[in-house]
Amino acid sequence: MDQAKPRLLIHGASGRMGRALLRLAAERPELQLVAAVSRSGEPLAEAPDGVPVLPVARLAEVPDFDVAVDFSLPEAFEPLVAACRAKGAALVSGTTGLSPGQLEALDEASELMPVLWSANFSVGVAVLRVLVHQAAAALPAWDADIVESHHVHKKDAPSGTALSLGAMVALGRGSQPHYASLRCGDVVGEHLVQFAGPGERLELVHRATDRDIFARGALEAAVRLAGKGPGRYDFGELLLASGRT
Ligand SMILES: NC(=O)C1=CN([C@@H]2O[C@H](COP(=O)(O)OP(=O)(O)OC[C@H]3O[C@@H](n4cnc5c(N)ncnc54)[C@H](OP(=O)(O)O)[C@@H]3O)[C@@H](O)[C@H]2O)C=CC1
Ligand SMILES: O=C(O)C1=N[C@H](C(=O)O)C[C@H](O)C1
Repeated sequence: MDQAKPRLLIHGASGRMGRALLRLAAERPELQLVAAVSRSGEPLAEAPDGVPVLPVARLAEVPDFDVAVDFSLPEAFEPLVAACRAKGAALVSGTTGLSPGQLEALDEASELMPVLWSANFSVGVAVLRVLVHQAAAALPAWDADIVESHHVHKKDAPSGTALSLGAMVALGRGSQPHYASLRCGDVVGEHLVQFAGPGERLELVHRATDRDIFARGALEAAVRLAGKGPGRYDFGELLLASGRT
């Protein structure tokens, strides 16, 4: 094993995102994939030879790792944070639908380890958040609505991205938008933020057409987060600060 490279754990490996991560981790020679975890631990065709796939019940037995990339479900949250703490590892998580208590627990964990949670790991949404903040500040009296569409398998609503865009609206104008959620077909993820005033409407839209963008964004975050000190890190700041996307 090459100990100079941050050792990567993929958590939620059997899911839509987990399988994309397993496939795309090979694009990041800066990282060394050492293990994958899913609920069942059943073998995965996407896992490279020699990389064990463990069931979550055996999470305590995973080999040492430096950074975990997690796309799973809220019920998997506590054991994963505990495992990262035990290993002294960084956590990159894109799991949505976390409870307010679980989000607070991320703050607490970040006193001991680097933590980056983001509802959306696409470059476009990182920029959209900035634009929504600006538009909301400029249009405080207009109606604000967020419409999100996702595939039928998605469990949480509104989406994490919709809620994070809503937080930008609230930051810009002091009031929350209204939300609408559609679950249809195999839509990867679409978010429309609409400001409506008398006689006109401003629409800001992001459409994801390939979930590989989220996997690549999370792996980029893992590369940038590994080796940093404890703290809460923001995907947009980490990504856009360098001016390189
Ligand atoms: N932030 C972002 O950019 C994005 C976030 N997401 C979010 O990522 C999450 C995963 O999405 P997706 O891949 O589509 O979901 P899937 O349902 O396809 O995958 C979920 C994964 O979590 C595992 N899992 C479920 N329950 C547990 C548990 N109790 N303990 C351990 N592992 C568990 C599943 O294992 P098993 O198969 O064995 O049940 C599976 O590997 C969602 O919250 C989604 O909203 C998705 C895309 C982008
Ligand atoms: O579950 C998904 O698929 C997605 N979830 C994230 C969310 O809840 O915002 C991000 C993306 O839209 C895909």
